[in-house]
Amino acid sequence: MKPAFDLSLYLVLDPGLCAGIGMVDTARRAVAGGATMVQLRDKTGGTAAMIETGRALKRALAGTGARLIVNDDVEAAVAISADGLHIGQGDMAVAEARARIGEGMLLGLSVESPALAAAVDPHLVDYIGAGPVFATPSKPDHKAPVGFDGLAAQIAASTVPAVAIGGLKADHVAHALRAGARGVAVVSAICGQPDPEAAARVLRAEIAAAVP
Ligand SMILES: Cc1ncc(COP(=O)(O)OP(=O)(O)O)c(N)n1
Ligand SMILES: Cc1nc(C(=O)O)sc1CCOP(=O)(O)O
Ligand SMILES: [Mg+2]
Repeated sequence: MKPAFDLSLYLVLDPGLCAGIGMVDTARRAVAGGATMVQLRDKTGGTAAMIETGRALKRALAGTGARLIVNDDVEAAVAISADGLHIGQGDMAVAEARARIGEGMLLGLSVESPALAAAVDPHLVDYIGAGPVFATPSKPDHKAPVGFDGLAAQIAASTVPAVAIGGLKADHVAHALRAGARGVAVVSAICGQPDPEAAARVLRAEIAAAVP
């Protein structure tokens, strides 16, 4: 059975930005501060490294209720029995990803336009990463920023829950939720912050204030 999931505060890890205390400790502290999902995103190391870090993350998150998602690497996601896989439009076919991970894992898909959001198959995809809301140095190859109106249009076009991504900080949380997002996905608002737990708490407080 697929794990239940809560998109409200979704941490996307970056090995460079997390270099100070490392990805595992960053994730542990962010979850202590209220992060509900953690994505292992590492474009540098290859599958073996993803599996090693993924296993350490899985141990660190065990019993917390936070979900562990693997970015791009379906082999690593399956090897560590992650809670889910996140792919982009160019990574692999959605049907192939679903076939490889099976029915028991979550599948997230990036969308960058209302047309792509409308094309998402809710039988195959559990959530969308919608954006980018703003330009961000955390993903130099990001698509054109869409702002909050563009975010709302993407979300309105889709039938699956959405998490907003791209340049989001605590001040943006209320806008993103008002646009229809179930939560915010962030890299630099937590990774590389001197105190990732405190950074997550600030985001969490904005979510609590925005949710009626
Ligand atoms: C939650 C979330 N949303 C969007 C993305 C971006 O995925 P993708 O377009 O495949 O780009 P890369 O992350 O692989 O560079 C994401 N990772 N997570
Ligand atoms: C991983 C990722 N995906 C994006 C997309 O638009 O699909 S933007 C992004 C990076 C977000 O980093 P930050 O919170 O530091 O801006
Ligand atoms: Mg990808």
